[in-house]
Amino acid sequence: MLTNVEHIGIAVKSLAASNDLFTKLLGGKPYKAEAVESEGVTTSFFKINQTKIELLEATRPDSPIAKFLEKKGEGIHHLAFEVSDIYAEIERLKTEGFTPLNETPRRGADNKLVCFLHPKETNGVLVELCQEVKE
Ligand SMILES: CC[C@H](C(=O)O)C(=O)SCCNC(=O)CCNC(=O)[C@H](O)C(C)(C)COP(=O)(O)OP(=O)(O)OC[C@H]1O[C@@H](n2cnc3c(N)ncnc32)[C@H](O)[C@@H]1OP(=O)(O)O
Ligand SMILES: [Co+2]
Repeated sequence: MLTNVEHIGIAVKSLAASNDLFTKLLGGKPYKAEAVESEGVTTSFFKINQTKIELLEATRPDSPIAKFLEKKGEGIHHLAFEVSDIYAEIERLKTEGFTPLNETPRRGADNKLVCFLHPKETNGVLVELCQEVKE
């Protein structure tokens, strides 16, 4: 099952500018910066107690973030939920009538396996499932 909100993904034009803004807003610097080539993004993560903010800047014009910024501008891009077994969760959601965008989980940022549900299936909210990768 989905156990908690793992992070809130926010699409931004400039990671540098938004890092400064969120450092002022949250009173602390990001704990990690990480590029995810497969998604055409570079990210930075802030932690507030158990919840994280993931800022995402596009590194390629065909990145989902570039398309989102073009269409909607900066703002909340997705909600990521933590799951303990992403494979089982994909199967469970399929039985509930959802169609995961990627049936095989892929490597995300911050040491996670991830999969996404289309916003059309989830009241307009892009949903990400994240499972911690145990090294
Ligand atoms: C994995 C690394 C990192 C991590 O946490 O580990 C990340 O989070 S990476 C995040 C970036 N990667 C993704 O978002 C992958 C999943 N997203 C997709 O596959 C696409 O973005 C998709 C399928 C959601 C939309 O792609 P499409 O090419 O169809 O874009 P359109 O602009 O044509 O959108 C179609 C339709 O959906 C609406 N839309 C698009 N994105 C969002 C969104 N983030 N939230 C809500 N709605 C969204 C868009 O407005 C269109 O609606 P319409 O009514 O037809 O105008
Ligand atoms: Co994310």
